[in-house]
Amino acid sequence: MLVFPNAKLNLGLYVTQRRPDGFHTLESVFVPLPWTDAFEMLPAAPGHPTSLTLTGRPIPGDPATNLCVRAYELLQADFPQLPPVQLYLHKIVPIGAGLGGGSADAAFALRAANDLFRLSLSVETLEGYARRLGSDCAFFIQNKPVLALEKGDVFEEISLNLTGTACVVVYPNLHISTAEAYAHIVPQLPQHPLREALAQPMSTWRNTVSNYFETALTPSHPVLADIKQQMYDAGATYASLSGSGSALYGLWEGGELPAMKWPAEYTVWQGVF
Ligand SMILES: C[C@](O)(CO)[C@H](O)COP(=O)(O)OP(=O)(O)OC[C@H]1O[C@@H](n2ccc(N)nc2=O)[C@H](O)[C@@H]1O
Ligand SMILES: Nc1ncnc2c1ncn2[C@@H]1O[C@H](COP(=O)(O)OP(=O)(O)OP(=O)(O)O)[C@@H](O)[C@H]1O
Repeated sequence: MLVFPNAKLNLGLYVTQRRPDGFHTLESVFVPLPWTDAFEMLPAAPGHPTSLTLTGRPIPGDPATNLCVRAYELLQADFPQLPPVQLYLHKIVPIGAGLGGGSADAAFALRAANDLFRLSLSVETLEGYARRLGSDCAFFIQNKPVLALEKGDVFEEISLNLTGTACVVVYPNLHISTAEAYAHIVPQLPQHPLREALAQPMSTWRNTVSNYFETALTPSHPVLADIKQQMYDAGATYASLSGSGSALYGLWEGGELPAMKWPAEYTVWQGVF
């Protein structure tokens, strides 16, 4: 079974409280971004254990602890009938970018196992497994725009239509660890509640929708402000850091992609929603 785990963008991201377990509550709108890895799951040849073959962008860490392996093992612990599998992951989405790439791989591994081995698990059950793998992971089970609350793993419906909006995502080749980024944040409630702010025209978002990580990280990484300014100079309707960075995105409401040049070491995705 071949699937294409996509990235996500955060429209607004407010860290509102520190929780007793060390995690934080947040308020953010998650949007699927059609920038994808490729992931395949097949039953292993008889007598062979579960294996993972990695190609594309290098992933730090032991492949045995890769999130897609951990996702499959989590299911195997509850469904012993699941056989060893051969996994292939071609990594394209930048890592440490705030694009949720690893979380998407894990969620798509759960979904692929559910479909391939006909486990008939409900969306709620799959989201439960996903939550155990990472805060961003549950979003990718339903993979539609939502208002995310609590640890970013509890969702409310939101009506948001970006169809026809042009989008450029720029990863300045700067790995920002999520845990380290959270350590820089002082939690506080947003000035403009996100649901109401996003219901207004996109041209107003620049003044009402923000990402606390951007404010916290920009002093030590001025390149983030430079990229955002370049997007506004190129006529973006709205631009922001995604998640805990370091990727930034710009949105052009008219649907026309801007002509922009970026340094060769940056990774850039562009498309129209
Ligand atoms: C910044 C976001 O991408 C916004 O969508 C997410 O909150 C990050 O989610 P994630 O990468 O899935 O994060 P996890 O793997 O669950 O946690 C990594 C680390 O980030 C911090 N963390 C994460 C989520 C959260 N709600 N509060 C936190 O404080 C914790 O220090 C945790 O040890
Ligand atoms: N399939 C995977 N893809 C990417 N990273 C993975 C994967 N499996 C495990 N990891 C580990 O997760 C780390 C990346 O997590 P991190 O939260 O820093 O980045 P991110 O997923 O891009 O960010 P975010 O979740 O905030 O959008 C990597 O250093 C890597 O060790």
